[in-house]
This record gives sequence, C-alpha cells and structure tokens, in this order.
Amino acid sequence: MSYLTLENINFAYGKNDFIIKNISLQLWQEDFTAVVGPNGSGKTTLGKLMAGLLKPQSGTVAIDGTDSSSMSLGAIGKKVGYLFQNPEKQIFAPTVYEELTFPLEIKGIEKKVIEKKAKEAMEIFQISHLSKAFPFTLSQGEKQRLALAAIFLHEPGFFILDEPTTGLDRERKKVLSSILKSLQKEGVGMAVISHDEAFVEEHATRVIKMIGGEIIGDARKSARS
Ligand SMILES: Nc1ncnc2c1ncn2[C@@H]1O[C@H](COP(=O)(O)OP(=O)(O)OP(=O)(O)O)[C@@H](O)[C@H]1O
Repeated sequence: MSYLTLENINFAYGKNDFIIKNISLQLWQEDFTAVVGPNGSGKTTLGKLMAGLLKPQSGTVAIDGTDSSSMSLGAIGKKVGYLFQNPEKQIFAPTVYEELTFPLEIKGIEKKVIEKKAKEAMEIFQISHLSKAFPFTLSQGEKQRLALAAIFLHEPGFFILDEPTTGLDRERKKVLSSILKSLQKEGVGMAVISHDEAFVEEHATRVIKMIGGEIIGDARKSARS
C-alpha cells in the first residue's frame, strides 16, 4: 500500500490562483522520491500538502491509509516528519538537549526513557557534542541535523525534506547522505524537494518533475523492492 496518497488535489493560497492543479500521486516508503522543478513550480506547497501542513481546497490526502483531514497535527506528526527549507523555523528550546527532550516530556514519557532516546538521536545525527549548545548559534548543517533528530524522535514512517542540502558543504552533505541512507534501510520513506542534481542522482529511485503546479514527469530509476 502507498504510504501517502493524494487524490485530485487542488490548492490556492487564499483567493489567489491555484498553485497545485489536480494532482494525484502515490508515494511508497520503499522509494526515495525526489521532487524537482523550477522555482515557483509548487514543490514546497506540494510537500506541505503531503505532510498535512496545508489543507487542499479540494481532493484528499491519505496518510498510511487514513484520510488526513480527520487527523490532528500531532497524529500526522507521528506518521510524517517534515523538514522545513529553513530548519530554524522548527527550533524552539534553549539547548539542543532540551529541543529533543521537551516534546517527549509533554507526552509524559518516563525521564530515563527520554534521556536514552535523546542520547541515541544525538548520536545518530552527530550532534552529541552540542548537547548543551544554544540551538540558534549552530551552523546550518548542525541546525538541520538537530531538526531531523527532533523529527526522528516522533518515529515517523515518512520524512519529507525541503531542500535539505542548501547551505551544506561537501562534508556535511556526506553526513546527511549517510544518515538518510541508513534511515531508508530501516524502512523510513523519503521524499526530498531538491535543486541539487548530484544529490538527486545519488539518492533518488523516483523523480517527479513539476512545472506550473502540475506533474509533468514521473520517472522511476530503479525497481521498487
Ligand atoms: N504563503 C504563500 N502565500 C501566497 N503565495 C505563496 C505562498 N507560498 C508560496 N506562494 C506562491 O506559490 C507558488 C509556488 O511556491 P512554492 O514555494 O510551492 O514553489 P517551489 O517550487 O517550492 O519554489 P522554490 O523552488 O523557489 O522553493 C509561487 O508562485 C509562490 O510565490
């Protein structure tokens, strides 16, 4: 079964023209899907619709078999993690450690379990040495790995990443690439909005091309396993 299923989606910001025009799309966890296309073609908007952050004027988005219009944002967050183009948008706490532990505390999870989970996430995302740092002083790559670690703690089955390589040097890109590869090995689905052709070439098993709010290409590079 596809993990994300969009059917006849139309979306406009307020009273403006439609930005997304009658898109139907199925995304599978087994794929690493890249969404490409020129600036303004609607990639970010489509990503936010997939993640339930925007609601379409018409059409449906089903997440893991459930119509997302009947799901709370919290319930959606457990299924789909969304990395914003600017990771600063999703960082709130005074330290890296608290950024990771706070959402779990609100959930009422036991302190020892929280500590273990946060430590594990910091190791995976290579930010253990920054545990006590103020998140806003981190580099772009570190902020991004922190945002990814925070998403990871919700254990979503699918990640949607908006331009994840922007502002990363070659080394940081390598770190990100290996993290995404190991997440995918564990069965987490990936959809990446990207202008980075080398990154898309390296990772994507499927490439969706958008122009003017429509899908004009959908090519699979390797068989879905
Ligand atoms: N909050 C908003 N309110 C009104 N219009 C918006 C808003 N966000 C985006 N748009 C418009 O929607 C269109 C599609 O934008 P979107 O960001 O989805 O495209 P994109 O393909 O991701 O572009 P880029 O590659 O530049 O990030 C653009 O014309 C943009 O100006």
